[in-house]
Amino acid sequence: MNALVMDAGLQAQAPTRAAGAQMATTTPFLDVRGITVRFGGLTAVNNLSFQVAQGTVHALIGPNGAGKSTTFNCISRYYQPTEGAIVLDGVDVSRARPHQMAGMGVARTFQNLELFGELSVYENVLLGCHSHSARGPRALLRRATGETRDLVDSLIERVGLSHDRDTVARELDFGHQKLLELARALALKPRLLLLDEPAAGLRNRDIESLDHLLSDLARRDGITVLLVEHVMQLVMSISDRITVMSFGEKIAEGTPAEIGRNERVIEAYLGKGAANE
Ligand SMILES: Nc1ncnc2c1ncn2[C@@H]1O[C@H](COP(=O)(O)OP(=O)(O)OP(=O)(O)O)[C@@H](O)[C@H]1O
Repeated sequence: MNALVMDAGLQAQAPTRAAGAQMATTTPFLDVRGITVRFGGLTAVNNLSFQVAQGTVHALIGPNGAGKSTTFNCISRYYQPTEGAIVLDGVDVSRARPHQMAGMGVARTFQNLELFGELSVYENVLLGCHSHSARGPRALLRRATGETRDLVDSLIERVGLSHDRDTVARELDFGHQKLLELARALALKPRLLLLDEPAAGLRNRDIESLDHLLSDLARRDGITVLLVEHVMQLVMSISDRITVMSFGEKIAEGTPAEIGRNERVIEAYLGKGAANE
């Protein structure tokens, strides 16, 4: 393997994780079919297709500006693709509104956080429960049921924030705010979890915990996880499959081992000729 690839952290760490190999025989949980997104004269995503099997971890990677967040925004319905379709568990959701996606079991986190800074960790997660509670957000904050409170505490514990349960969100560092966003997304009891750079700002120890948590969510809870991530150590360790984008197009797809030795991927990250050095 190319030494530069090792430097970039693109080496596969878990070649035995080949759950993605089941893809061909099962109906995909998420089916992105030939989506194109244009912003004026710029084609941010060009005829992109990929499929994600239920209960697997799938990563979307690529250099800056490759079109990853735009793709995410299409799947969570914040952007409308110019062409193509998005099919979730066999249902075409290409025309669904963003708020309808939560009801269909899709939760997401954002590259730039969207938390209630003045509210505590506990309150932020509690508010994440409102889509599956008959009570409105204000009523929920005032008088959550014992069951809801237990759920919130278990989620806070699961992401490792128990010691900060009553800390106001804006006082957490960026990495821990991202974990809080993850807990809040889990409060929706999602079937599909879309994570935009979940490891950004996390220290190595926290990245290891996140690695275990995401693997557990997929393999134990059956949640389908799609993540955009630049921390290759995490991507290579937890992903069943990886889709690589560059300049809006898919340039490679495969297991971490396949991606780690793919010459187009090496070139996209490190420049032409790097694969042969
Ligand atoms: N709302 C927008 N209006 C115009 N251009 C946009 C918009 N959003 C994204 N772009 C452009 O589309 C292209 C793809 O951007 P996108 O944010 O999807 O890439 P990315 O792979 O997520 O990058 P990064 O890793 O830096 O977050 C870029 O050239 C970006 O400048």
